[in-house]
This record gives sequence, C-alpha cells and structure tokens, in this order.
Amino acid sequence: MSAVNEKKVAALEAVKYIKDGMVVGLGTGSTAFFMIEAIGEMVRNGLKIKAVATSDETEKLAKKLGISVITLAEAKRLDVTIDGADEVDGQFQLIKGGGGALLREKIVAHNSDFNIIIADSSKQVSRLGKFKLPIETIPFSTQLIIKELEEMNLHPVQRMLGADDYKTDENNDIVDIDIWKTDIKLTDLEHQLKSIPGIVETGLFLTSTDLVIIGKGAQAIIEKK
Ligand SMILES: O=C(CO)[C@H](O)[C@H](O)COP(=O)(O)O
Repeated sequence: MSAVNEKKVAALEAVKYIKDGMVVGLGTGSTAFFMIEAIGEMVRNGLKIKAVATSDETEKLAKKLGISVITLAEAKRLDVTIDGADEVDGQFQLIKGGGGALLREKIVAHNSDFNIIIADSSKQVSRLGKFKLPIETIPFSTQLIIKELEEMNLHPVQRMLGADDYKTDENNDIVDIDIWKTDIKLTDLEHQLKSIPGIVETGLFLTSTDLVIIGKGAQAIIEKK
C-alpha cells in the first residue's frame, strides 16, 4: 500500500479519539490533511467540537470544511491534538517541521492533554536524524546562527522557496541542520540549540507524544507510551 494510503489509514484511526465537546488541536501536513478532512465529515454529521489550528494552511482548510476554529487564547487548554511527524523513534521522540509549522505545532502540543501522532510506516526510525532537523530563527539573527551552527558541525542550510528565503507563518526563517553524525544527546542538543538567542524553536519533540498511530499497509498500528 502506498504512503498516501497509509497516512489516511492512520488519520482515520486517530479521529476515533475525538468526542463531542472536545477542543481539538489540528496538525499540519499531508497526513494531517486526511485527519482534518475526516473531522470535517464528522462535524457535518453532528459532532460538536472546537479546534485550534497549527498553521494558516490548516486553519483555512478547517474553516472551509465547516470546523469551528478558535484561538489558543480562547481554548486555554486542548483535550487532544492530532499531528503528523517527519520521523518518530521507539521512545516517541520526533522530528517535525518539514512543513515549516513546528513553532505553532510545539506550542499546541505543549498545551494539549493528549497528543496523538499519525504517520505512514516510512516515518518510523530506530534513531532520529536522517531527516534534517528544522530550526526556526528570527531573520535578524539567521546568518550569524548559521555560522554558529557550522562551527558546531551541524551543516546548516537555510530553507528557500525558489529564490526567496522560506518564511514561516510567524515570518521567521527555517534553517535545516544535520544531526545524524553528532554524538550529543538529543536532550542536550535541544538545550544547546534553544540557548542560542534568535533560535525560536527546534523541530525536536522529545516528550510531548502520548500515542503513535502508524499506517502499515491497510492496518493502523497503535503504540501507547
Ligand atoms: O511537522 C510537520 C509540519 O511542520 C508535519 O507534521 C510533518 O512535516 C509531516 O508532514 P507529512 O504528514 O506531510 O509527511
């Protein structure tokens, strides 16, 4: 079965966790797309929820499908968030941000009681780092951060959109770094990166995930912490 079908299988399993009255965090990306589409159908069939979107793209899609979108401030706290990932390891640690929405995704995950990650089977890894780790930086500081990351042997590459710098929903830059060869522990790496002024967030999600649902062929494999 293709990765696209596996994404859909995982998404359809995840929406079973959504119940009437919940405040739901909506992730971003091609896997999250199937989840949002399914929630849209559930809402048309009478489900009553409120949602917080992790990107402008997700917000637009959710509203188009008739899902009631509120701000994080209005929500205060979320019952459940469903989001995709670029890599997930056996300890439920993730690399996220391939789609550039890592900052809002991490904020929403932090404010959710229960976080479900949905992915096709290609995203499961024994060790994080084949996928380049996205770092969100303040444009004022990006070039100097790139120099600092080069000195740390993390091979930074600024993300581009054609000839222009890629911009996040918060109008920040993304720098993708290579953590595969570093022997720094992930928790230490996260701490080191976050201590550089101008780095707003990293795509390392080390502790937020409660449940992982992997589409494997036509089956949804549910992994609990
Ligand atoms: O972190 C993300 C966006 O910032 C996505 O969840 C991640 O990139 C996975 O995307 P997809 O489901 O399209 O493979």
